[in-house]
Order: sequence, then C-alpha cells, then structure tokens
Amino acid sequence: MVKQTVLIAGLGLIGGSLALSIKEIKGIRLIGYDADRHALEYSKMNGIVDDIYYQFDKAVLEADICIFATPVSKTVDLIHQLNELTLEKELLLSDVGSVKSLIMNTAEKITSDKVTFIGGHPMAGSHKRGIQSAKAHLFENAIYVLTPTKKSTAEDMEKLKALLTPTKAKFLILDAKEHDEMTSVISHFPHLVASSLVHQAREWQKIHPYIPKLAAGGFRDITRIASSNPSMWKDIFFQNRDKMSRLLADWIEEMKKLKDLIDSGEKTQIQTYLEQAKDYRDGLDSKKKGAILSYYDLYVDIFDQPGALLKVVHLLAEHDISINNIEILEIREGITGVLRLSFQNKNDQQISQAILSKNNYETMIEE
Ligand SMILES: NC(=O)C1=CN([C@@H]2O[C@H](COP(=O)(O)OP(=O)(O)OC[C@H]3O[C@@H](n4cnc5c(N)ncnc54)[C@H](O)[C@@H]3O)[C@@H](O)[C@H]2O)C=CC1
Ligand SMILES: O=C(O)C(=O)Cc1ccc(O)cc1
Repeated sequence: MVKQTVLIAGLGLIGGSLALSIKEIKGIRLIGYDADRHALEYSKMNGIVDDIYYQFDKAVLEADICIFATPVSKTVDLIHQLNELTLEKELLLSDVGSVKSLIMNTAEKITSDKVTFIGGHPMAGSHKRGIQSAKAHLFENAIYVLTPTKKSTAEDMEKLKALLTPTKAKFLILDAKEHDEMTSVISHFPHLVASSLVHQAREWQKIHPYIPKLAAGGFRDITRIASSNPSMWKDIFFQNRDKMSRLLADWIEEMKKLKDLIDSGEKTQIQTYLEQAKDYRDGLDSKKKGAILSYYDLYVDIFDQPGALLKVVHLLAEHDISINNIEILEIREGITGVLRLSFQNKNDQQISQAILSKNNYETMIEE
C-alpha cells in the first residue's frame, strides 16, 4: 500500500507536538523540514518523524499533506517559495499560525492548481519553545481553529480533520477576520499587558529592591505569559497590529476612567467594576458556557507533605482514573501548597475526591 506522506515544516514546540500525535496514525510516512539542522536531527534521532529533509523544495515535492509550523512571517515566505515550484501531485496545505489574515491572503493567491490551503490554529501552547518541549498531548481538549479558503472543499476539510484527530482537539471553523479579532482580545493583547506589568515592576524595583521576593501568586499568574518566546510574539503583534492598536486605545480610555474613579474615591463604583469583572471571569470556567471545554477541577492540599504529588497520582492511577491536567499552585514563594487536578468528567472528579479524602488529604471542589 502506498503510504500518505505528511510533511511538518518547522519542527519546534508546535510542529513537534503535532508530529508526535500524528505519528500514531498507521499508514502515514511522516517527514520533517526545519531551517535548524539540530531540530531536524533531534526529531529523526528520537523517532518523532520518519525522515528529515534539509531543503523545503525537496521535502514538499514528496508530500500529500504539509503543515507549516513555522513563525508566521516564515510561513508566508514558504508559501511564496512554494509558488516557485512545479508540483506533480495534489497537495493539501495547512498552518498553525497565531494570526490568520496575512497567511490566508497569501494562501488565496497560491498559483498552483494542485494546492489547496486550509488555515489552522491550535489554541494551546506554552511559554516554552523548540522540539525538546514538544508533547503529544499538548492540544488535548483545546480548540483547533480551521479556516477554509475559497477553493477548499468539505472533503478537504474532512481529510485535514482526520489527520488532526489524534491531537484530541476540538475543531472550530472561523474566518480569518473573526479569528484575528477574537484572538487579539483573549490572547495577543493580554500578552502585551502582561509584559507591561513586568516592566512596571522592574521600574519600581529600582526604588524597592525587595519587590521580586514579594511577587506573589497574583503577579505570577497574570504575568506567566510574559515569559514566552519574544520573537514569536513580536511576529504576532506585528501581523495583528491594527487590532492591537485599537485595543490599546480602548485600554488607555478604560485606564483613564479607572484613574478618575480611584482619584475621586468612588468606592461603590470601583466595587461594582470589580464585581462585574469577577462575575464574567467566574462564568468563563462554567461547565456550560464558552466554546472551550472546561475541566472538572479538584483542589488537594499537599502543604508540607513530601512526595505528595507522586502519592496522589499513584492513588488515582490505582483506580484507573485519568487526570487531564495537574497544576501546582504556589501560594507562597518556595512553598508547595495546593494541587489542582483536572478531570474530564464529574464522575472522575467526585470519585477522586472520595479516594483522596479517605487517604486523609484535604480536598475541595469549587462550586
Ligand atoms: N508557542 C505557542 O504557544 C503557540 C504557537 N503557535 C504558532 O506556531 C508557530 C510555531 O511556534 P512554536 O512552535 O512555538 O515556535 P518554535 O520556536 O518552538 O518552533 C519554530 C520552528 O520553526 C523553525 N523555523 C524558523 N524559521 C524557519 C524557516 N524559514 N524554515 C523552516 N523552519 C523554520 C525553527 O527552527 C523552529 O524549529 C508560530 O506560527 C506560532 O504563531 C500556535 C499556537 C500556540
Ligand atoms: O501559554 C498560554 O497560556 C498560551 O496562551 C499559549 C498560546 C500561545 C499562542 C497561541 O497562538 C495560542 C496559545
């Protein structure tokens, strides 16, 4: 049987994670291309792909499906490079870029009639970069946005979804404009704010050198994303700069209003402002609302219990309960306090609570 050849161009965090989940599919020859030979050789050595190519044109001529997992600006360059080639077989093309408009505009102008493009964006990642951080389960339960082109058919869409099914992501079809507008609000602009808060703390540190030691959970939570890959985010801000500029203008206005409320001592209005924000934020995690599936969380107090993480995981594994996500919430600097376990369903959440309570762990489920 002739195997379908799938090319991942860009074997970093996202490309490597896609490769690790796609390689589960039988009857696929998975090949990789990257501008960095170390990433390529690491992928081959660790069995992440079957074969590696040092040149894009050689690799893409072999492929039936190709996914660009390169920085957004490089994806545009690779599409241009593809236009220079003469393809002999049909090619289904996709990408993973965090901003869609420029990539989709470029893709609509692909010259070869052999190529069909469908844009993609898995809405999950991490602040890490590179193939060494790739994980097969990175996209589990995340939204995976797919953006059709004028030429792409329902059959092409099904073919791409079938390839991406092992990621266990949830597909959502959006056009480039709505995608870029929404992601600017919930991903790109918050990143800018996180970075600006870090700069503010750094300035104040000149006056109060003790500030970093004081930076507690709240500051760490809200600024976590400021530790992400600056070169990737520069690309994202630049490609979505119209939306970023508009949001910045909105934000500055909002900050001016807040400053007036603070300066004039409007306690009631400030409380209303905080309550409205809390209600909306609490609603985001509701099991019923939103496009993103939320988890069933269980909080476990493991304060002062050495090796507790392993024990907890072991206890639940013994009962065949699968944990979707584990997070250690650092309540105080250097002290491990609370473990947040996330489950796929209420039943697992409740059984786990019963098991752990029976083993003398203090647990809590948020209502
Ligand atoms: N990091 C994240 O959390 C997420 C990132 N994305 C998107 O995924 C894409 C890749 O990001 P990451 O995997 O995080 O970055 P990364 O830095 O981990 O990987 C990028 C890879 O592309 C390679 N590369 C760079 N220029 C190239 C070129 N001209 N030709 C071939 N390979 C080239 C690099 O050597 C590297 O291996 C970006 O478009 C980003 O917007 C999407 C969702 C989440
Ligand atoms: O680390 C996080 O919380 C993220 O939000 C990761 C992320 C980064 C870029 C994307 O386009 C999508 C997801």
